[in-house]
Amino acid sequence: MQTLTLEQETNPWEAQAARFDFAAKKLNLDQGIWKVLRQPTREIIIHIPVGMDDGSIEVFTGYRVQHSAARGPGKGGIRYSPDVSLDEVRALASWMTWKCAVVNIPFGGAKGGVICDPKKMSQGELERLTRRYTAELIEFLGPEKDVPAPDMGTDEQTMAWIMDTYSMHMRQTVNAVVTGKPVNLGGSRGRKEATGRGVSVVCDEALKQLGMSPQGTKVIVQGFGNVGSNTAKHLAEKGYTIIGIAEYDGGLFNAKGIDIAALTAHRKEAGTITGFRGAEAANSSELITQPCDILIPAAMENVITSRNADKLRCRILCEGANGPTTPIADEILGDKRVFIIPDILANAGGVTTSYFEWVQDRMGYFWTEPEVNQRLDHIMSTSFHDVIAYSKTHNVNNRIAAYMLAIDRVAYTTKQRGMYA
Ligand SMILES: NC(=O)C1=CN([C@@H]2O[C@H](COP(=O)(O)OP(=O)(O)OC[C@H]3O[C@@H](n4cnc5c(N)ncnc54)[C@H](O)[C@@H]3O)[C@@H](O)[C@H]2O)C=CC1
Ligand SMILES: O=C(O)CCC(=O)C(=O)O
Repeated sequence: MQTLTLEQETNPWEAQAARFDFAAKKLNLDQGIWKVLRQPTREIIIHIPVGMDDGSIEVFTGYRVQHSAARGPGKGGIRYSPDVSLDEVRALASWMTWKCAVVNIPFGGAKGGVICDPKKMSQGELERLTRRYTAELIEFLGPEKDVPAPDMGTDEQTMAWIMDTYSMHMRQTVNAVVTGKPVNLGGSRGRKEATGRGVSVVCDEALKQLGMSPQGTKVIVQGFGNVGSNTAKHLAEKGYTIIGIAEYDGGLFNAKGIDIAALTAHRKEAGTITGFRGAEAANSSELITQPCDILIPAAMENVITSRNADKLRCRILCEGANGPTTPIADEILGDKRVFIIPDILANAGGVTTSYFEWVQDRMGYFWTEPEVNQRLDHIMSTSFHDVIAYSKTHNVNNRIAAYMLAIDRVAYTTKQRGMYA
């Protein structure tokens, strides 16, 4: 793999491009298609004026990047965070293209982001920001064009505001313009928990692959937001032992297992996981290097780099977050024979249930939660085995196998459509 400087190592776009180039070379990808898929189709930058609660006006910078529409409308979340950058949103948009192709759903890839700190903004400020962001993007969004969803810092309420703003402009209710909405507005049952549920399904499959079982399998999860908390919940329900949870303001450790339902109740009341009596307080950055069977980064990018990869003591690394591991760290973990379940496979449960939501909205008929979950479990386990089979046939690691499988599918459609004429 190409050698990267430290600065490039933690640039998500460079990390994505390094994996893309490596996989494309292995595929012997046509040079022209390579050039087409290496860049996003469209990058939109907007500056969003928002009236703040104190009477001042603030201007926020936002992005929507559409990487590919070869296999269907753009699909991907919107992130509200102070760390958002164009390179990050570019990478996230490309990962959406590959992710949707890995699980074989008819979407391309897109992603959005706004540089802001949602933790420091009121609901009113967030609503005004979201509505103006949506209005600025109105001609680029739509059920057949580009369908946003929640990501870090955004939730069901954000999606409800986007749906309403889009619908006001269209003069009719268009619920299929976003997914991850509240169920009473056309959201899918199961979407809120879907990413974490999907992570638990690929963990099950990895254990079978390695001759292990959930009972006695020790797990550490980084991040207790949507993905982390639901992953922990589903794994605990299946009999895994969650021994550690790392959050930005502190971690928790209990060798006998943390009661996830009790921790969720504590977090709801206290607004933080810290102070929970059912575990010892632990240093978050040290937690991820503690011995465990499965480590699940489910918070953010670049948490596993050349600086700490050699210290990891897990058998399986299952990426709930997007881009938690840098390419250099991949090589180190490869030498340590860590079994990696790459992000574009591991966390695809969210977008898969988003696909179900879009389908249900468009037909106006809604499935029960067991129906949604059964379909999700089937796609996640089938996709896991597709990636493993690809890795064996092509003698590459799981991450490169996932990229190759995805690039192959997107390249095929791009070529068949003649998306360069
Ligand atoms: N929400 C979804 O359906 C999907 C999310 N993802 C990815 O999963 C990751 C997490 O997303 P969500 O759970 O939706 O976001 P979220 O905002 O609900 O949760 C993120 C959590 O990580 C914590 N966190 C932030 N910095 C941290 C640090 N340095 N150490 C430990 N914890 C930290 C936050 O406090 C928060 O609890 C992101 O990479 C996102 O792109 C991927 C697929 C789908
Ligand atoms: O549900 C979706 O459409 C996208 C979720 C997302 O942003 C992701 O998978 O990274």
